[in-house]
Amino acid sequence: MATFPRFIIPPINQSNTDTLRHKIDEKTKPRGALGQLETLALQIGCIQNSLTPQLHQPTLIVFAGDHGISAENVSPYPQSVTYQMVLNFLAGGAAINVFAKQHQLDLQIVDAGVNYTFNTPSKLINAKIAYGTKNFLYEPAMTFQQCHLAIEQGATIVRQQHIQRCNMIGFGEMGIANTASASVLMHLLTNIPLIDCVGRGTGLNDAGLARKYNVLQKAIATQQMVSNNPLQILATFGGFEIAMLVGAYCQAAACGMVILVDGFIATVALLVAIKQYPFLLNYCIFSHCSHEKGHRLLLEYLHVDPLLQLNMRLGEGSGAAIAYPLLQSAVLFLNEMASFTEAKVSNLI
Ligand SMILES: O=C(O)c1ccc[n+]([C@@H]2O[C@H](COP(=O)([O-])O)[C@@H](O)[C@H]2O)c1
Ligand SMILES: Cc1cc2nc[nH]c2cc1C
Repeated sequence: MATFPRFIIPPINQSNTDTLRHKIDEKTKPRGALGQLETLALQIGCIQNSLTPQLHQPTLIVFAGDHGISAENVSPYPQSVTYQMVLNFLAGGAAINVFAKQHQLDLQIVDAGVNYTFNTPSKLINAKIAYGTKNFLYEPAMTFQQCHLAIEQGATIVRQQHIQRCNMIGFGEMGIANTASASVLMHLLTNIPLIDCVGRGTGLNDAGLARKYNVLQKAIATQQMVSNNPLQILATFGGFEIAMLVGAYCQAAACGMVILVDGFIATVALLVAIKQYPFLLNYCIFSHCSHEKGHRLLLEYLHVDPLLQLNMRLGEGSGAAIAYPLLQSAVLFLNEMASFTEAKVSNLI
């Protein structure tokens, strides 16, 4: 039977909540005037169990993998774009390179299961499980062993970052057709109707969207998924990059890191992990609401407020990267703003 790898993810320590709230309220501003930045400061302080939280070695990890379901034309782009974009990441030419550089985020690229043999040596982290998943219209995307291994690999990669003093981590993904996979996972794990979980991905037209929906409906019927075991659902319909993200989230929370969540696929991977470890949600900050159809509903399902709404639908960690400065602002105001007493400003009457 499919058992989920074990992580110890405690609820975040709430013992400092009142003191943090008081510290925030004592800053020289009308009470609550920094809005969601105040919620962020409180959450980061609680995750780090500190009144003076710090963000060290902020890092983004992009996991890439290919999907057998791409053979069913569920994406307007060919599968080869996955490896070509990995090469683009390595060459520094993608959006995530530009934004990571802008905000001085360390960027790591992982081959979780791309259908291509990359030249070694390179900066690419090689964690390849296989040359893409199987086509889940006909058979499970991966074996339980592969799924397990991918989760463990994701965890190992995060553990290495933690050893290097990273305490703020964001995750991205790259994989042609992975919105198809993510839509099915979302549907099966939330019971939200499939039609509301399936979107245009990289830009399907109406006919393409209808085809994608029909393929996914047929795949769900064929695989006869009766269990609600998250590992079984992940192995049947997931991707290697999605499974690695699952392990990465679990390990990041187990290490007490601040986790920055990207778009639709990244949030679906988090959903898988949260089904197993519900306290994981407390460690997560939601960067943005993607334009991909299911994302808003998924964020509502999780009862979370994303920081940004820019109609982005790129993935590759881009939303996490551009939201990062808001985390910096939250930590900075908490640590550096004067209090009413320090600045001799009159407080509430
Ligand atoms: O993150 C998102 O919200 C998002 C929404 C739509 C597409 N994507 C990216 O586009 C690819 C998947 O789209 P598709 O159409 O090939 O399934 C994959 O590489 C994702 O990173 C990402
Ligand atoms: C060009 C391209 C870049 C991407 N980055 C993440 N997903 C992507 C999908 C495509 C098609």
